[in-house]
Amino acid sequence: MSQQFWKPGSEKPRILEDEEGGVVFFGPPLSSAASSSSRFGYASIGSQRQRLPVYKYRTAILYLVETHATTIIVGETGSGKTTQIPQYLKEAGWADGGRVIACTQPRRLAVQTVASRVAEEMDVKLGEEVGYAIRFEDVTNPAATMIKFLTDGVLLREIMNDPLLTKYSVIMVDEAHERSISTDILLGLLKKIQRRRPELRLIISSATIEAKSMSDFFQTSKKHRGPEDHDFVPRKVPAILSVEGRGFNVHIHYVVEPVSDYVQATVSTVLSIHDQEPAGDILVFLTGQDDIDAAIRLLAEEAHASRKISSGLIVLPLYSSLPRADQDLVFSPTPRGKRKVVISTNIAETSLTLEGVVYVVDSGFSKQQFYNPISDIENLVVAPISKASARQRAGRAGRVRPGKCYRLYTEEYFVNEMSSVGIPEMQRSKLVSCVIQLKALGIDNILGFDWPASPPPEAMIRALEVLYSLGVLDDDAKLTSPVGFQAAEIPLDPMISKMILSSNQLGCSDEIITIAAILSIQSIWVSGRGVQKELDEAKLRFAAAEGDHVTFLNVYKGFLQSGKSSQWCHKNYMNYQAMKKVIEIREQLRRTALRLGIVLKSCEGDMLAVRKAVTAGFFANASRLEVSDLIFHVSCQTRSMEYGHDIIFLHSSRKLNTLKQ
Ligand SMILES: Nc1ncnc2c1ncn2[C@@H]1O[C@H](COP(=O)(O)OP(=O)(O)OP(=O)(O)O)[C@@H](O)[C@H]1O
Repeated sequence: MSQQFWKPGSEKPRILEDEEGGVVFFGPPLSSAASSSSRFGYASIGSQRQRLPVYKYRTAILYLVETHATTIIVGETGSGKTTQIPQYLKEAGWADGGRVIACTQPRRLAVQTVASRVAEEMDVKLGEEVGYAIRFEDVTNPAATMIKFLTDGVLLREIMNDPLLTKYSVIMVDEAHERSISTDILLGLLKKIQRRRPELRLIISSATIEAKSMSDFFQTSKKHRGPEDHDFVPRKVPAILSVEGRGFNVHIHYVVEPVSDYVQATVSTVLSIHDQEPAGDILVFLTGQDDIDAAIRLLAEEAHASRKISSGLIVLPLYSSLPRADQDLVFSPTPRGKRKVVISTNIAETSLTLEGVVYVVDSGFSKQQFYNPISDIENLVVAPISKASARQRAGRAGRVRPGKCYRLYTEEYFVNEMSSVGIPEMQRSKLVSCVIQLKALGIDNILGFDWPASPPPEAMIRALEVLYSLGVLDDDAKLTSPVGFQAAEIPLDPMISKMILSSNQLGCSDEIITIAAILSIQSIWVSGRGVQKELDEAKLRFAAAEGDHVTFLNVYKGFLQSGKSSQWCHKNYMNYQAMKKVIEIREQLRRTALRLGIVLKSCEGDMLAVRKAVTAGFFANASRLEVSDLIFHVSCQTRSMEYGHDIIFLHSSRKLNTLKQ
């Protein structure tokens, strides 16, 4: 294949070192663009692009991509990897002849915002030359799209229809340090695809990736190095490029003493920034919707108590279950004389540029999934973040001007105790969704699959058992027909998919799709902090003796009857944004179900049918109600259940906990 970019004899990149094992490092070429440190005031998009640190490496990047099957690019946050590299590739001809350059992101919001930015930089309409695809939303034009941003999950689904991803010439797996399950499956599959399609080029990029271990993963064979050095046959040994330089400085501040209540500490820090620091928006990282709601309420109380300090603050939440229109608010320009405070989960941690943000407040925590394959229990717990995450968070400042990052943990903790990188999601999650996806992709020997980091065998075996008992896998661990194939097509947890499929025969698909939509979001209730009593009372108004699933149906019905009113939600301690999202997801599920031949049908109040459908999906979670006095004594008012060999306790918010024996 011949590309029209780096030409021997023209400005050849400077090779600093040819490392053992063939890893090539490049230094900045001798001729370089203007330093980015002089970037103040307003510049045209074209000159802004040229001032990004990655611009100095344009030739080196194109050279490496041309000559290596895989290139690993490590560069500071904000250096221009995500927005610039796909454009360089396009300019160099990698999208000629109908081919497409793909760039994956772990999160939907990042996909959408980066695609918009690149379309703006290229001065094209989003959805034409530059497009994006996320679950349930495809904004591309197959006849015109040359650069496509997509979540790694969507690219995995594309492999189901096009196993060799033939339309892509280059696939850039961005923010690979996040190591989501989808990223890890994708990396394993891309390695396989590369063997069949030597012309495919991969770029693995991040600010905080362990480049050497990623390189080892992609290093297939050191044999045949001689012939590879010939023209246009890519070397199989991955190249590593380190992009030096960052946009603007971010000054890091640490607390002197550890904080005991990070939500309160966040609110105090925001108020003191607002009181003492010059103009500039604030981005706060908390763990989840409940923390965010609590912080917003605390800020509102402070605003009420001291008009002077908090006047001029516009406080906005940001989390994944927030409807898109509300997420968009965080990107809108801040009115003159005001200061925006965006309080976010780690959805804003990577790839996002919020133009006005000068200050970042990092709580040091995020919500993370932890799975115990022995008890088969998955917990979403608030856990300390890694140094890689902390760097990404700080990197949300300093993108368009210098910034400051306030870390709510001590420097000593950061240096000595914080882990360098997070545990890959694969190693701390339930793997049922992952296994069904691999099976649907035709990977039969999943235990022998080439993972960047192997999943625990117990978790794999547990996932196979669950899928077999759901009737999704047969005796040979192959997808069953039609249930297995249909379940694989529904982009939800296989237990929820099975519940939807069963509802078809049970005549309650209308109700079950509502329950599935509510189960897909974190919580429909507002956070209980400070309002637990009122929240419990509100829940009681909808409570159904059959448990939470039927309670959800009552909530949904009430919301519809109120005319989808925000006041109604407010009065009932329900999260209005979450309810709007439920409506959105429900509609998407309705369309998917229709495609699978499931027509929505209501059981008209026959809750036995609904409970049967829920049980068809979730029977593996069945537990026996424990009536021993001892257990009641130990757990005070909390109802306990026997689950396998374990005793589990029902959360006080669960309806079943309040039922009579
Ligand atoms: N939507 C936007 N509005 C204004 N400037 C932007 C926008 N998106 C990107 N930029 C500018 O382009 C720079 C490079 O962004 P890009 O996302 O390509 O960097 P990156 O190296 O991929 O960073 P990260 O590792 O944090 O994702 C930003 O620092 C910012 O100056």
